[in-house]
Amino acid sequence: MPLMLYNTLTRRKERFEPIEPGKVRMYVCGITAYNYFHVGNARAFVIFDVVRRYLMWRGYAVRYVQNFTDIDDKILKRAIAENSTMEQIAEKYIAAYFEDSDRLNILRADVYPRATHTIDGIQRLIHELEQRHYAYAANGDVYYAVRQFPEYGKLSGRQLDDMQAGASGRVDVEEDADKKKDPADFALWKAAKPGEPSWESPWGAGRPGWHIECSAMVRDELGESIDIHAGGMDLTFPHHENEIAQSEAVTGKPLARYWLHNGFINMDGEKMSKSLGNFRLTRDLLANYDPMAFRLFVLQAQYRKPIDFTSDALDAAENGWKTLKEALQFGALFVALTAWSPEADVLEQEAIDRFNEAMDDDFNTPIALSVLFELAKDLHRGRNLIIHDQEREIPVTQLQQKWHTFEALLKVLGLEVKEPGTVELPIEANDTGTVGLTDGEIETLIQQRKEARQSKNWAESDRIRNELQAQGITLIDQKDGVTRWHRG
Ligand SMILES: Nc1ncnc2c1ncn2[C@@H]1O[C@H](COP(=O)(O)OP(=O)(O)OP(=O)(O)O)[C@@H](O)[C@H]1O
Ligand SMILES: [Zn+2]
Repeated sequence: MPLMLYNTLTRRKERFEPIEPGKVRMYVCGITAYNYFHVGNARAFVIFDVVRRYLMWRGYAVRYVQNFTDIDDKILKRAIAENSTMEQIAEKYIAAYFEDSDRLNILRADVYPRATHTIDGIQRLIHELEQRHYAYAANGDVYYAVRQFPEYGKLSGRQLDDMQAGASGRVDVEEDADKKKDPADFALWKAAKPGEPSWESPWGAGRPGWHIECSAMVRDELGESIDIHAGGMDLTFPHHENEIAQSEAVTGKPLARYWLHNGFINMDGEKMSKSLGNFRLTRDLLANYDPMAFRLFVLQAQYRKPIDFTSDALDAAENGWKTLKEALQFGALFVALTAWSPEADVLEQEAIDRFNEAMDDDFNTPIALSVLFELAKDLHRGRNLIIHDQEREIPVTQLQQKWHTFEALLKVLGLEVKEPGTVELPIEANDTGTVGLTDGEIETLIQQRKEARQSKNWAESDRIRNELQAQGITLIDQKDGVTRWHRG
């Protein structure tokens, strides 16, 4: 089945076909650097990280660009509140972005362009818009004349006549109203205000509007037409609508083939947002929850559906991750049990097909996860057979294969155990070709430990237990004095 994805532009699921075969150019609107990012923002970054990873898994070379808005009214306001400068505020929250997103195992973008580093590209674009009569200057500001662009509204499905520039709390302030020819026009360039950072330009000193930066950054980093442009649903209007108007008016080409928008994380039925104040910072959440549990929480819903932010749902995700993580760690047990056979590297095609089928259907991660939970269940069962029943007839190679498949698919969703030492036990192949200690060697060590205990040499007894533990061998001292052991 081909990859089908829902395109906001056409309002239907479409077959994914990149402009250049085998290559994907993808742009995601990033943070405005004036605060730590909240879990709603994190959903967008996690989900598009998964889209990217899945495209890579399907063999595409993905070039991934995500911007930082480092000049904005909100940043300036924050700088005043923190008695700092715009640059310092942006630097601080960009550094924090990397800390938090690294913990969430979000792959780093190929480039992180910033508005303040793209001033040339922005001015060039505004100049071209002006030449083509899509833009007009007014008292040091420059506005986009939306009525000049007949397709305005095609992404959001809004009609120009009943449009309110309402989304994202980024409505141009009243003082601009008398400079605009039409209330729906939006600012491309804003005249400098006293004490605010500004750049020289043909229209006087000033700074760029929000929407133009993304149009310029896409063009500078990825070219005139890209494959995927993504962000949260609130960005559909006005931000992405305006990006289309700016870019397509100049290039005459579609800015992006596919427009992907994620649903919100809601708090009590309302969009979590910085402006509304009903948010939970990702870094605060990660003080109590495993970052992978949060990824799981996000992936348990299809990415366009809303998610309610509740502690019950997070606790359930934490439990779910525990199950997956344990199954992942059994890999060490299967390695210890017998040498890794070459067949184990062959992935289990049936599970992969079901996983791919789910992901090909507009990234249906809940179904994809159900495949992973089934694999985890099989791995748990296999492990119990080995440990409790000392069962030797179980198909170890098959379990190894399952584990290998499981690990590979988890990675496609960015679910990985990051702390060192928790996945792989330090087990080395010995000269008999098996891995780790042989049964005979283990029995000998257990006998030595028994003797140490009998002569009350507890230090030696503990040393032997620890040595075995380091090899992945667990000892169980039974009431009858017999010591049983198992690997793992
Ligand atoms: N509650 C949410 N759920 C899912 N995605 C969100 C949510 N809030 C914001 N996003 C997305 O996060 C990304 C960063 O957005 P941005 O920095 O503008 O944050 P914001 O919280 O929406 O700001 P504000 O609340 O001030 O409007 C965007 O793609 C945006 O659509
Ligand atoms: Zn953008």
